[in-house]
Amino acid sequence: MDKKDYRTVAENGKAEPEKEIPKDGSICGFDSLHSLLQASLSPQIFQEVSRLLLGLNCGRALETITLPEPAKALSSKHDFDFQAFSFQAEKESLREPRIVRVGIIQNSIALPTTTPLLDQKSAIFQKLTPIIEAAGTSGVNVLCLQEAWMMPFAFCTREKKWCEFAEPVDGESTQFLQDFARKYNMVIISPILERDVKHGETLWNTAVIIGNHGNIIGKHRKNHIPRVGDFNESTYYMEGNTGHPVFETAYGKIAVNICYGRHHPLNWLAFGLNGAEIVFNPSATVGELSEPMWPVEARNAAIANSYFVCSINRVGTEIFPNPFTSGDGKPQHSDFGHFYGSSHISAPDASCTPSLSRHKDGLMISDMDLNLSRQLKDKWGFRMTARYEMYSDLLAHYLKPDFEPQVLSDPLLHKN
Ligand SMILES: NC(=O)NCCC(=O)O
Repeated sequence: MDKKDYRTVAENGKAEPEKEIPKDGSICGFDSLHSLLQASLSPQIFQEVSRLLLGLNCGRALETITLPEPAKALSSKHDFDFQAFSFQAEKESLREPRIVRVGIIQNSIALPTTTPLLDQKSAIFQKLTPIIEAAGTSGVNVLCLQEAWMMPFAFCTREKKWCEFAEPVDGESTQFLQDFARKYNMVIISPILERDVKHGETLWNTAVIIGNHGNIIGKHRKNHIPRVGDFNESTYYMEGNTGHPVFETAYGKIAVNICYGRHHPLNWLAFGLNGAEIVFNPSATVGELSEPMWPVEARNAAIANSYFVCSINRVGTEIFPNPFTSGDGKPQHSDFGHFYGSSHISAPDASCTPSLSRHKDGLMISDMDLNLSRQLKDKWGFRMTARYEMYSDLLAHYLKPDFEPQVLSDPLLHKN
């Protein structure tokens, strides 16, 4: 795709000729909306557009972090997007800053879905190794991978053979990551398809929280399962039974809201009520379905709950051997569509990083001063003004079989 071609159209302001949507998942040949805007606008206008799109952190645009050369070399050699930013908080008189370095990884699968399952999994491990190494050598404290990172996102197919990818919480994916956790003193969040062997081999969509000593701190199971489009996930695993746990780690209190849970404001709220300072949202979602929602929901959750949100999405198009349909009238097809990456981090003060690439693997690193969370609670008072008792009463009432919605009709409406 010719980038210059698109810029010329924007500059002369003429009606755009019909262009083919790039098949590589790029945005008119650019990695992200941010890079498209940067290349298309004058520096002054770009600065103003960025301010409006990404907000300001403590009154300033987000600063970038200089990354270590060996980590940068890994990104060049293995061709993954590598970006790093720093969220500041105001200086306080009675508390030291609490700065945590967080990393999030997005990636495509490594081998076609027709190759033996074992090879597919090993190839993903191999592909992720340099990206995790880059995070480790950059001093990341808490690292999170994408939803079901150890397999293709085969839940569209409804074929049961993909269940073979499921692993116990202490299975080989956890063991693979435990080595990195120990090597780099890093907490790692590992979202997997879980097989609970002790409970009749049941399957769950689970995030395993590995402590910075390589220990397993705990797990959280996805609360809300999509039943939309090709997301036929309820064929594979059950609604989570772990509530809304917050994990107190060496680097702060973290929680995981897995993918579709991001459409549920009460899910976000519950992690906040339990004291989360950073909530990770490992996801797998496609452009046609959710792209306009993606930059909005996580950012809104960060604002409403006064915590940081780290949004992670897979990349690429995964093609499956047998075509499928999903009862939506669409012709049979063999892929979900394009997983659009675009991972990013949102802060409680409404500032946000630019997104990682829409079509390439990537590692986003961000320093965040967790003091910002309480500073925003003090400033906006969302917790204090929340009127939880009012909503608790409404919900209790709503759950009763004799619930009647509180609607006052205009009497004139029904007069005739
Ligand atoms: N993995 C998953 O829950 N995807 C659902 C689609 C979406 O929430 O955008």
